[in-house]
Amino acid sequence: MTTTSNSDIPLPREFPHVLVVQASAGAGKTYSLGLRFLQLLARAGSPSTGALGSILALTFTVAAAQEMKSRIIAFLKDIALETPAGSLLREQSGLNPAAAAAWLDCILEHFQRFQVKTIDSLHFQLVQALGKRMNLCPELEASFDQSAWSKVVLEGLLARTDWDQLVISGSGPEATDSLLGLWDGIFQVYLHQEMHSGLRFLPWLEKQVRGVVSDLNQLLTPLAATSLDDLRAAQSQLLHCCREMTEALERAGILDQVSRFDAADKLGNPLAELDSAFFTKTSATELFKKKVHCHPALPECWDLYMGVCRARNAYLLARARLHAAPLARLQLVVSRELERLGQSQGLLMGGWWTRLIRQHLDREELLQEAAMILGMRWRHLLIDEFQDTSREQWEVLRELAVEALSEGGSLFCVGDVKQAIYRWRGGDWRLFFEPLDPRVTPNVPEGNRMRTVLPFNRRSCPEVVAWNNACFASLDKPDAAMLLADAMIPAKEKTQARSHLASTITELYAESAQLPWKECSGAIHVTEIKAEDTQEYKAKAMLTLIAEIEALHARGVSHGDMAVLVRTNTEAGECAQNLLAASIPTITEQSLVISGHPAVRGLLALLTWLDNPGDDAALDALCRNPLLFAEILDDVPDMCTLLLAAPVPLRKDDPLQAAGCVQPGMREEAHIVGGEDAADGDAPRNETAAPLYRRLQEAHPAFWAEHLEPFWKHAGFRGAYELLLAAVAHFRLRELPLGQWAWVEKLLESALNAEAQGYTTLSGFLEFWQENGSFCVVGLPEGLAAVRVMTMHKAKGLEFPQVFLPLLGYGDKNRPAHLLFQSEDEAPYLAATTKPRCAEVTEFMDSELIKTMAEELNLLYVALTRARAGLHIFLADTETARSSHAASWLRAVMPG
Ligand SMILES: Nc1ncnc2c1ncn2[C@@H]1O[C@H](COP(=O)(O)OP(=O)(O)OP(=O)(O)O)[C@@H](O)[C@H]1O
Repeated sequence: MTTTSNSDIPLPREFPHVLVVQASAGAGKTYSLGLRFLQLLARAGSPSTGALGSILALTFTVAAAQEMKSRIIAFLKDIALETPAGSLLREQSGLNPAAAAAWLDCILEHFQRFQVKTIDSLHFQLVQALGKRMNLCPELEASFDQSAWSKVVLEGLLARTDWDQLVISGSGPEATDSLLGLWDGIFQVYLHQEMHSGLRFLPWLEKQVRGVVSDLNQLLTPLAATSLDDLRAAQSQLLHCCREMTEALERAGILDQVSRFDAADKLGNPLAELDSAFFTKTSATELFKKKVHCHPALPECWDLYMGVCRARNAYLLARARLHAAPLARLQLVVSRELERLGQSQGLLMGGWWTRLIRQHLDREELLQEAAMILGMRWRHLLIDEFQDTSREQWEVLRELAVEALSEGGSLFCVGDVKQAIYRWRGGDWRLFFEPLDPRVTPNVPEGNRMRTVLPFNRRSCPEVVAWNNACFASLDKPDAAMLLADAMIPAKEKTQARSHLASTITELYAESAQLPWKECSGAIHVTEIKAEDTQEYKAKAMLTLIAEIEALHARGVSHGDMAVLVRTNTEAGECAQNLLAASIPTITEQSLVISGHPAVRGLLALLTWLDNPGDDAALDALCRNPLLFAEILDDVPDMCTLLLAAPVPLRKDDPLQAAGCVQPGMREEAHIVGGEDAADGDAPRNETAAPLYRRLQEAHPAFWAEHLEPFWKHAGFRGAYELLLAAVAHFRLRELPLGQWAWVEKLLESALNAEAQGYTTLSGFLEFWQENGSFCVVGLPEGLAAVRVMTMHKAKGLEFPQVFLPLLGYGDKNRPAHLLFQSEDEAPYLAATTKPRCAEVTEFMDSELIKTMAEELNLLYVALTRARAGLHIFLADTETARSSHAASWLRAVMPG
């Protein structure tokens, strides 16, 4: 393998070859992937669909794939139009303007051969091609919505449960084999785990299904079974060992010579004393009183003690496995259910396709067959964000890569192990250098396996680069890494976990120093905030954030050039609310969900009311909508007064009904006033009152006639799209500023989509919206001058002139309730993490802690490297801060 350091990516001349580009943030990895695509086009010579389709570029998210496609097209345009950026690209790629224009035509004409996609969509496509071989329904449908999946799976299982067998619950083998027995066991686990947090069984169960499903993606072999008999055997072994030791101590006359403990008591009833420190001694001198340290029976007694400890550990492990046994059964049942849904209905859960391919990978030439069915001959694989690829995904990609390399192709992977932050999705940074291993890519000559480091930071000003270098570049030294590990895992007893974390950090942060490329000026601002507790800190941090944003804006920095990065979506929502309350234009991920936009809310209220005129709440929301009635706010009837007014009885000769205005498909619902809760007298009043629209119509006929009647009259005849178009015209929504119009346009597009899918009536559309509305989002409008508030995860790959990090109080996450153990020589199994824990569970939890902390550090690195010019960091003063949190980790590494 050769290692080089390059400011630009050369195209190795010899094929086949493997090139791994590793570089720190902002070094131009994504840029180089686009450039590499162009270099391969240039090498192919004149444009052809075959050459275009032989390049497969893979990214991690849909947004990144779209961004990559546009970037490649923009590169080609730049070269074709001979712009200044184009002449550099021409030099770097070897494509001349005429060739670039010809490739552009080829791509636009044969867009389906332009293979830039997510790893998931590639795997889905492969499964589609192999569907018949895998016994899947021909029409496949994919969904990533994990909570929707857990509901579908649960509903299917609950519907098939034979509840009539309730009487046998918990008794006999039928009970354990049946679904009823499964629920019984699961409920026991629930009671055991959630005793203190109240009865919220269904949400808990859904969470378990999501948990077992994510475990399932890693598992190809079924989990090992465990039973009460295993626990009984472990229990009798423990009691036996305790008895043996008691007898030996009695024989030697030293039963009362164990320091600080009544040995007879501990050994007599070990099951009641499982968490006693008596079982955690590390030497005979620690276990026994000084005066018997030279007793001849001590070695034998110590051996017996060790036996007791081993038996206790085995008992604790058996118990942990038994506690998780119903979840293991759930896993099996869920996996069968997912298989059934794929075969009978073609429903595939996000990521499940990777497992399906892996299950069939041992079949000869499976992937070649899939590629042939798809009409593809991939020869060059380009993988972005390689550090976040999961081992399962890599197993499939590796097969494709080996095939491409054996045909004289290439494999090009770019990434940064310091930015590995998707472990929860299976991402495993340790496979980053695997493509360079001769065992993995055997058909590549040694000299053609290359690793390149990009030394320059092309994103940030020299001050930001220098500050991040000062924080992170020395972490490849064991001492500096250890200091940080001390801050990250302060618990005294976790010595081993701390030193493992330190060595992981040294591996991750090797070669992280960067050279500045840009000549601009930037600054780092660190603000200390004193507060008694976290609540006070948050309040003060928000005030400081507002003040700093306002000051920056006053100095001429656009709001659109500022980003606030936080750890969670909830924090993003809170931050955005505070900024909006201070009249700072702000945009969050959530504000891109169109159902939250005031104009969309108003239009949906209109449709809801038209569909069901008795829906007073919808009419109320419509008439109070500040955007729809922006110009006549003072003339809008006071809905409060109307709602509180005495009910007007519904007339039989309701003129609207008489005029035939209640159309088929519209639901006229009478209002029942009183009902069973009526206070007066014995019988409920059951008086029927007119709905709100009737009162509005009678009290404000002019408003009714102008703003509501035009829709009302046509509601029964028109679908949602037509009604929305009429409303857009009536309320002059086209006059909304460009940034705001995007939301309305998206709603119109949704209504058209719904009609195309057969939801042609108004009620049909509302039903469609109920299911899909929360996923309907607009893209970030270009040039919108608003502060972006987003999570650090979402900020990955992005850059902003000014970045604020106001809430660095987050720390280690909650412990999982169960763990999946996998090893080469044993069948995998689940174990609960409740205390007291056996050594296996403790070790596993420590290794998880190390991985979690390393990933949290990476997330902080991602956040600190997004700024082009200004980085604004808020830190709680040391006394108020929790012992281990992002701010304290930063303090351990930052300069000064
Ligand atoms: N060779 C280059 N010539 C000109 N500009 C470049 C070059 N490489 C990168 N850039 C610019 O530098 C910035 C950072 O590049 P890019 O996003 O590709 O970095 P990255 O390594 O993928 O960053 P991160 O790991 O943080 O996502 C972008 O604005 C990009 O356009």
